Order: sequence, then C-alpha cells, then structure tokens
Amino acid sequence: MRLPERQLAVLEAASATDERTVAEIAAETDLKPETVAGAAFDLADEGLVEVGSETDETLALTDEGRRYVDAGLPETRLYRAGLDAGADAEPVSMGAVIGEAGLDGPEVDIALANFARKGFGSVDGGELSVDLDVDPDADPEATALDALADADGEGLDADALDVDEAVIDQLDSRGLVAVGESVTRTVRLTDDGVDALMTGVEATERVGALTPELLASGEWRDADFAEYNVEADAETARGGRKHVLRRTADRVKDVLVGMGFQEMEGPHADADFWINDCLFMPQDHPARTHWDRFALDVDRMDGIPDELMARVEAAHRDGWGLDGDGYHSPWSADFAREVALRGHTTSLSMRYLSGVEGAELEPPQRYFSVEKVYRNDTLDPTHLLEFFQIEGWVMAEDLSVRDLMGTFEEFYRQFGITDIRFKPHYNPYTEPSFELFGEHPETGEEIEIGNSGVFREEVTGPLGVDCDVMAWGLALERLAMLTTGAEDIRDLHGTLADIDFLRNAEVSY
Ligand SMILES: N[C@@H](Cc1ccccc1)C(=O)O
Repeated sequence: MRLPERQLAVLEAASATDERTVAEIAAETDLKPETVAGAAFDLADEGLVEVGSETDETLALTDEGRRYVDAGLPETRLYRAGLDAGADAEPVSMGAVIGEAGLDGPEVDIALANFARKGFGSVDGGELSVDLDVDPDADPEATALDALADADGEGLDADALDVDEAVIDQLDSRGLVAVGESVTRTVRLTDDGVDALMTGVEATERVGALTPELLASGEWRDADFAEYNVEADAETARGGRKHVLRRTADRVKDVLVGMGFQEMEGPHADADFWINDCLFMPQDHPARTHWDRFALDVDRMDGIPDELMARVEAAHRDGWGLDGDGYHSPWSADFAREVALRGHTTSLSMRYLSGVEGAELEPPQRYFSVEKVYRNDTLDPTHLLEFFQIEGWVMAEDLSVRDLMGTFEEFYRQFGITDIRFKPHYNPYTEPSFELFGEHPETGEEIEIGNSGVFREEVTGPLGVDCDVMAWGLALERLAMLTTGAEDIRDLHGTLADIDFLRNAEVSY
C-alpha cells in the first residue's frame, strides 16, 4: 500500500490499544495539529484509523476575575477589614469598614451580597459582625480563581481543576470566569490499520504540480501534493508590452478622432517646398541652412504643381494680399525641390491644405498626425534628434485665439492635464503664435509642450485656402513625460532608454 507521507506518519504514530490525541501525534511527528487532523480524517476514510472526539469544558479568568486574584474577592476584603476593626467581638460601623477594605462603587454591593451568602458574618442596622469560625483562605471560589490564574491565561480543562460544579457555576454567574468548550480529537488504529502496517506501507512521492497526466490517469487521487508557499519569491514573468510612447500615441489618436479629427499621412523625407517654403520660411532662414537640416543626397522632388510653386514664390518675393510685403530675398525653385528629413510634420498640413493630398477641402475641417520628425538638436534631457510630433489643424470661418486655447484645454484634459499655460511666441508662418507649457509632475518645472498659432495669409493664400486655419505641433514625448513622470526624454527612447522604467511605467489618463 502507498500513502502520502503525512498520512503514513500519522498511521505509524497511532496505536491500536490507546487513543492518542492529535496534539500528542503532532508533537511526535513534528507536523502541525491541523495537518495531523486532516491526515487522520483521510486515514479514517480508508478505514485505517478511527477518529474520536471528546468535548471538554474549559475555563478562563475574565478581567474582573483576574483583578480579584490580585486584590482578593470583595467579600473577603470586607471580612478581613471587619476582623481588623474588631467586628468579631462586637458589631462595627459599616462605613468605616468599607473604607478600610478599599471597596468602592459596585464592589460594595458585590461584597455585601457574597459576604452574606457565604456566611462570613452579618450586617444589621448599618453595623457589621464577622464570624470567627470562617476561614476565607479556604473559600472554594478564591481557590478556584487562584488555580485558574496559575494556568496562566490559557483555558484550563474543568476536570483538571478539582472543584465542584456548583463553584464553577457560581463563578460563571458572577462573571469571574468564562466557560468554553474544547474538542480533543483522538486517533486509534483499526484492525485494517494494523494489517496495513504489518504488510508494509510506502510513502507516495510528493507532487509539486498537477499535470494533465495525473488527471488523465486518476493518480491525482492518491498523490501527495506539496503545499504551496505563497510567500516564496518567484521569478517575474514579463510579457511583451506596448512601448510607453506607442501607448501614448495610440491614446492621442483616439482622443483626436474623438474630437472629430481625421488622420494625415505623408513622407518623412520631403521637399523643402513642403517643409519650409509653403510656410513662408525665407530661403535664407537660419533654420534652413545645412546646420539644422538633415539634407539627403537624393534627386530633387518632382511633381509639385507649377501654379502652387508660382504662388508660393510670389508670396515670398512680394507678399500676399493688398498690404502684403514679401522678403525681397533670393528664391530658388531648385532649392525648394531639395529633399531633407522633415523637421516638423507641418509639411503634411501643407500637403493636405493645398489639396495635393486628399481632396480640395471645404471648411470646416480638422486634421491631425502623430508622426516622427527629425532635428539636428543637441541631445539633452528634453531634446532628441528625432521625436514624435502631434500635428493638427482646424480650418473654419472666423477662428480666434479662444478656439485655439479651448482646443488645447480639451485635448490635454483627456490626459488629466488641466494647468497648461500659453506664452506669446513668434513663428514666420503664424500670427498670433503661442507656445504651450505644462508643469512636470515630479520636478514641478514648466516644460514646453508645444507650439501653435493661426496661419498667416502668406501661408493660406498661396495654398488656395480662404478661411482661417489654426494649427499646432505638440511633442508626444513631452506629453509622455507629463503623464508618466519621466524626467529625461532619453529614458523613453534611444540607446539609453531605461528598460525598467519602460516595463513599469503607467501611462495615466
Ligand atoms: N511647426 C511648429 C509647430 C506649429 C505647427 C503649426 C502651427 C504653428 C506651429 C513646430 O514644429 O514647432
């Protein structure tokens, strides 16, 4: 026969002639009492042992009972004080004796009632006499209390306390002891148990985990399963997880689509025409020199509509509209057709507003993109050579700065950011222009999170748009810094990315 280890230990510790208690077997086998009890019931199911139980009355001192163990029962204190005052010879005044006995409040009544009940003496007309034949030290109630106190707070088996049931009832009704019950389980070997031990019982192996094979074969029924240690350190299992930035980008897209925007797409490497010229950036603007621009050694871009090119050139040379004034600086179509990595996704806005991408647009319209841009910046905690820009624009009649601010407030509120600030700014292509700032949740610093404005006539005119267009470029990484609390953009992406941070960061909104 095979039995789980614990059952075997209990079987071997049990006796056919004596009932052994679970506590005894637990001590002998070094198993926990509840483990022994569990194993004993399993063995009883197999008919190998009999489990019996005995219910015993247990007694424990209440707080009041414990107080009297130290101070003496109130009636005893009254008797002693009376004796000291000579109340064995002649009655003495109650008042003085009570004071001497240190009795106070309800204890006075308790003392008087029990003094009379136990025949310690008598009280008559406010005077107390004590009976000399009484030995308060032999008072069974006091003795029982002392015995319980010696049991040191642990419940005592009433049988072990050699006192009358009546005394216990009395102490119980006085509220000096608490009467409870304890069940002692006993185990005795049956004849089958003896036979089994004689023929030999082996311990089954400990099973660490339930397997499909154990289930299929039915072996699980007899298997001895190891207990789980739920406190043991376990290896952290890491599943794949979307990058913090990707999660933020997805959320941004959801929010903007929810606000009625459509998504734009377009080339990362684009003609300077779309990146700069359409935006009324003079061709000799410092940002357009080779210092700031990632120029690509590829052919110039073809396919830019001639009329559009001519209108943009006209705006640069002579301005747009009646009061317009251009830059009067050199302008070359060849330079406009040169290709570079886009420094902003406003190139996409130009493509869409011009109607080259998508259809001719009638107001109102809302477009956005969340795409990568490239800048020859110096790396620092808030700058990378490439980052994601949240581009967007709204085309409508009569837009104002309020519309722009309201749109940002609504957008950032979706990310729990309710304290963005605006600062007047300058862009060659917008008037008015605003930079946006948000407070970093960890450092409390104001960080720039975006740039925005209302496109100038010199931009919208040549594109063929004759209503207002408000537009912006927001940095996705900066938004992620605000929502995750990252303090260095390089923790988020690039070769120095902080893997632990990326694994654990919560994107909150
Ligand atoms: N292109 C600007 C953002 C912007 C877009 C559209 C209008 C105004 C500002 C930038 O990269 O900072």
